[in-house]
Amino acid sequence: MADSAETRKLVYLVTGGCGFLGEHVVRMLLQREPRLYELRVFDLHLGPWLEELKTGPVQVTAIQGDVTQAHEVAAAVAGAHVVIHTAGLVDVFGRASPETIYEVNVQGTKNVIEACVQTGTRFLVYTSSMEVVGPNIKGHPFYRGNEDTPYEAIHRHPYPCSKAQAERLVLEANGRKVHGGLALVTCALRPTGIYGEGHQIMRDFYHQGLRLGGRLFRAIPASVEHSRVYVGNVAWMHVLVAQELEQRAALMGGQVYFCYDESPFKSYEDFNMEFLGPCGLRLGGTRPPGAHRLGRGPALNALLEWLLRPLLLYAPLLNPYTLAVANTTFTVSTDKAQRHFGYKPLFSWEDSRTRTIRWVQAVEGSAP
Ligand SMILES: NC(=O)c1ccc[n+]([C@@H]2O[C@H](COP(=O)([O-])OP(=O)(O)OC[C@H]3O[C@@H](n4cnc5c(N)ncnc54)[C@H](O)[C@@H]3O)[C@@H](O)[C@H]2O)c1
Ligand SMILES: CC(C)CCC[C@@H](C)[C@H]1CC[C@H]2[C@@H]3[C@H](O)C=C4C[C@@H](O)CC[C@]4(C)[C@H]3CC[C@]12C
Repeated sequence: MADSAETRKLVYLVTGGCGFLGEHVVRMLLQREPRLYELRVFDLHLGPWLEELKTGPVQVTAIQGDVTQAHEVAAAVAGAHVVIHTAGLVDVFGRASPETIYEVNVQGTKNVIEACVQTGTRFLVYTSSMEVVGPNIKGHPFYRGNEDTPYEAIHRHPYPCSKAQAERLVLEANGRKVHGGLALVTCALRPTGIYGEGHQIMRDFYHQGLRLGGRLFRAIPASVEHSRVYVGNVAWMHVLVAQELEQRAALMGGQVYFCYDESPFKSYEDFNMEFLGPCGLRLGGTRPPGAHRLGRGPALNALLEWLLRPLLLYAPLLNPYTLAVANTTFTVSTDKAQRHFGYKPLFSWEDSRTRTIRWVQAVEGSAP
C-alpha cells in the first residue's frame, strides 16, 4: 500500500484508547488504516506504551481527558473524521457506584454524540456489549442467537442498563445533522466476553491458580456455554466498520453487530483453561456439591470450608450478578457483519489461542 502524504488524510479519535480493547484498536488502526494521518488517543489514564508509537508515519496525539467533561470531549473530537468510542466503565463487581457507571457510560456517550454534532464529525462507532441483550435477570438461555433473535432484554444491574441506554442514544443519533449540514452515521458493536493479550480477569485467574499450587476449582457447570471473542478480532471489526461506514452508510447506519469469531463455545472456566492449561494450571473437580448434599458429622465444618473454598477464593469476582451471567448460556451465531461489511476474523482460533497463551506465559511471575 502506498504511504504518501496524499493517501494519509484521515483523523481518527479513539476514546478509551489505553484500555484493554482500546489499545488493540489503536495498534490495529496503525497497521490496517493506510489513510490515517493523525490518530488521537483519548483516555483518563494514558499508557507509557503510546510513546513508542510516536516515531512512525502517523501523528499519534495522546490526550488525557475525561468523557464526562463535555468541553474536553468536544476539543478532542473537533476536526476528527471518525470517532471510535470504546471508553467505558466496565464494572460488574460493585467497585464503582451506579451513579458513576451512568455518568461515564451514558453521559460520556451523550458528550461524544453532541461533540460530533457540534464539530461536524460524521462517523461514530460505539463499543456496546452483548450485555445489552443478556443474559437477562430471568436467566433465560440465549442459544446460537443473532441480532434478530427475540429475547427479553431485562436488566437491573447498572452496567448492562447503562450500556443499553448508551447504545440506544448512539443508534438514535444516526441521521442527525452535524455542523456543516451532513448526516451523522453511527453504528454499535456488541462484543461478547473479550479475551486476549491484556485481559485482566484472565491474569487474575492465572495468579489465583499459581497461589493454589497450580489448581483452579470448577465453580460453574461445564454444560453452560459462553461466546468469547479474541480482542484482535474485536479491534479488527471496529477498524473495518470505521472504514466502511462512509461507503455503506445507508446499510450500516443505525445498525448493531455482535462481535464474533471462530472461538469455540465453552463454559467460562473451560474456555479459560484453553490458555491456562498450557501454562501449567489444572481445573479440578466437577461442580462443587451444594451444602444440602452433605451429611452430618464431626468433620462437617471442615468439609464445608473445603468445599466452599473455590467460591471463597473467587470472592472478589463473585456476586449474584456475575454468578448469574457465568451460569447462563449465552452464545452468538451470526454472519451479519460479514454480509454488511465483509468482516472475516483476521485471527483464526489457533492464532488467537497461541497469542493469548504466549501472553499468559509472559505474565508468569509478574505481580498480580
Ligand atoms: N472486556 C469485555 O469483555 C467487554 C465485552 C463487551 C464490551 N466491552 C466494552 O468495551 C469497551 C472497552 O472495555 P475494556 O474491556 O477494554 O475495558 P477497560 O477498562 O480496559 O478500558 C476502558 C478504558 O476507558 C477508560 N475510561 C474509563 N472512564 C473514562 C472516562 N471517564 N474518560 C475517559 N476514559 C475513560 C479507561 O481508563 C480505560 O482505559 C467498554 O465500553 C466495554 O463496555 C468490553
Ligand atoms: C464462577 C467463577 C469461577 C467465574 C466468574 C466469572 C465471571 C466473573 C465472568 C463470567 C462471564 C463474564 C462476563 C462476560 O464474559 C461478558 C461481559 C460483557 C462485557 O461487556 C463486560 C464484562 C462481562 C460482564 C464479563 C465479566 C466477568 C464475567 C461475569
